[in-house]
Amino acid sequence: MSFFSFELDPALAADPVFDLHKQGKMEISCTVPLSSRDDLSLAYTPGVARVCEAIAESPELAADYTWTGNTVAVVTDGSAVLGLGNIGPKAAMPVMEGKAVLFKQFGDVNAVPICLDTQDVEGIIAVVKALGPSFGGINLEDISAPRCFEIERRLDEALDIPVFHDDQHGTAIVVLAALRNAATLLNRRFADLRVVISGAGAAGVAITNTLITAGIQGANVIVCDSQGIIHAERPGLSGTKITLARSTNYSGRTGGIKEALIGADVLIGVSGGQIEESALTGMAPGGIIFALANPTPEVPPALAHKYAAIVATGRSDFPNQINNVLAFPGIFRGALDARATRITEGMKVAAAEAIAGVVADELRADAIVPSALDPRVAPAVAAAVARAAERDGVARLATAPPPPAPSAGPSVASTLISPPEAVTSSL
Ligand SMILES: NC(=O)c1ccc[n+]([C@@H]2O[C@H](COP(=O)([O-])OP(=O)(O)OC[C@H]3O[C@@H](n4cnc5c(N)ncnc54)[C@H](O)[C@@H]3O)[C@@H](O)[C@H]2O)c1
Ligand SMILES: O=C(O)C[C@H](O)C(=O)O
Repeated sequence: MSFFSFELDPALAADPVFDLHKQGKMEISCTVPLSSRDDLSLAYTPGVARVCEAIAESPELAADYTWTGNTVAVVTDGSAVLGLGNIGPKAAMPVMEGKAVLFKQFGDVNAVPICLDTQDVEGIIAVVKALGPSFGGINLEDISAPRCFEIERRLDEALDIPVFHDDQHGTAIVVLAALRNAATLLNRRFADLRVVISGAGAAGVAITNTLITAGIQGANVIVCDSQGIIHAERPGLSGTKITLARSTNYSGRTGGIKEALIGADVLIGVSGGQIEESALTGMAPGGIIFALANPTPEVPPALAHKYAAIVATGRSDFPNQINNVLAFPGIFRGALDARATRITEGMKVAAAEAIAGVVADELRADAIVPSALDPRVAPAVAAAVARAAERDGVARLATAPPPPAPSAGPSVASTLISPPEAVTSSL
């Protein structure tokens, strides 16, 4: 063993995944020439000072004359990493780097992974607020519930750039898209589906709210956490779970996941726990199981197929991958293109519709959502999100194609909507 580097266990060293992760998965590259004195004078001093002064005078220019307009922070505290739980900020970095490269690959968005050494709500809010000027958006990642709800809400209020907790909304958007397509394929009325959600954390709460907003009846939704079914009479409920108890399970069903699943058409697993086969036997026949925990689904897909007509997981190595990668690159692409101040409910719904729409004419039981590699997804989501931002009045730029004009002009215009004073200054 050397003094300076840690020797990896030989069994791990033989694993190709470690080889791929050596030195991480990303780097920063330069986009301007830097080979002559003239280059240096333009890119660095003295030229750069003129740009600094212009931005100091007109801060809106930063989005055009620095990389911030196309750059987001991917911020975690390492408290709910995949289904691995609270493994801390250093161990979270491989996932955050992974998110960052997915942002680049699918959305052409620069993303900087940031792993914070604090799990204190006020500490996280203060740091991310202070980082705001360096970014065009903030993607919160793998921060556990219930802290994630307050962190997102307060940052959304404090910053004039989009703040999006991916594990809540990215997941809920993709689940909504998948469930709509699954219902269509099974010839079931979406609004009549009886749904059980296992996991009442970031993903579970957002999925519940999104499905109810999209038309599933609260009476037909049951949410379970590690203590079993959430119902209004359950002692010790607090915060979000009180709200969940009010908005779901009107009949007040009690018990565990087995009791919850009696007669259910849909099981959505976002708990990281495991669900026994005996619990699945009471499900209505021909239903839907989305076992989304990563890396180990709550129900192994082979078993899920015994009890459901449509099965999905969060993994890349099974069909029907329900993963927020279908959402976040396009959502931020669209939000940055529109230079949106925030991400609205309308933008989220538009993203779900766009994802579902990509495969609407080619639905199969093993293809209810597009593949994560489908090049149509991110552009479709981005366009829908940018349009929704404009509709919802949060866009600072109009990105929609202008109506055809007799004279030649740019085919896709970026038109300033309500020009902040800053943009009137010349540069
Ligand atoms: N596929 C995807 O796109 C996707 C997206 C988000 C989350 N997830 C998965 O969902 C899981 C939860 O993620 P999160 O961000 O919501 O985490 P979280 O820590 O915020 O929430 C986890 C919740 O699960 C509950 N729980 C734990 N064990 C349980 C059990 N045995 N039965 C029922 N509930 C149980 C906890 O009480 C908590 O409410 C993880 O496994 C994650 O990998 C998948
Ligand atoms: O991180 C992902 O892409 C998956 C999801 O957010 C998860 O927590 O499992």
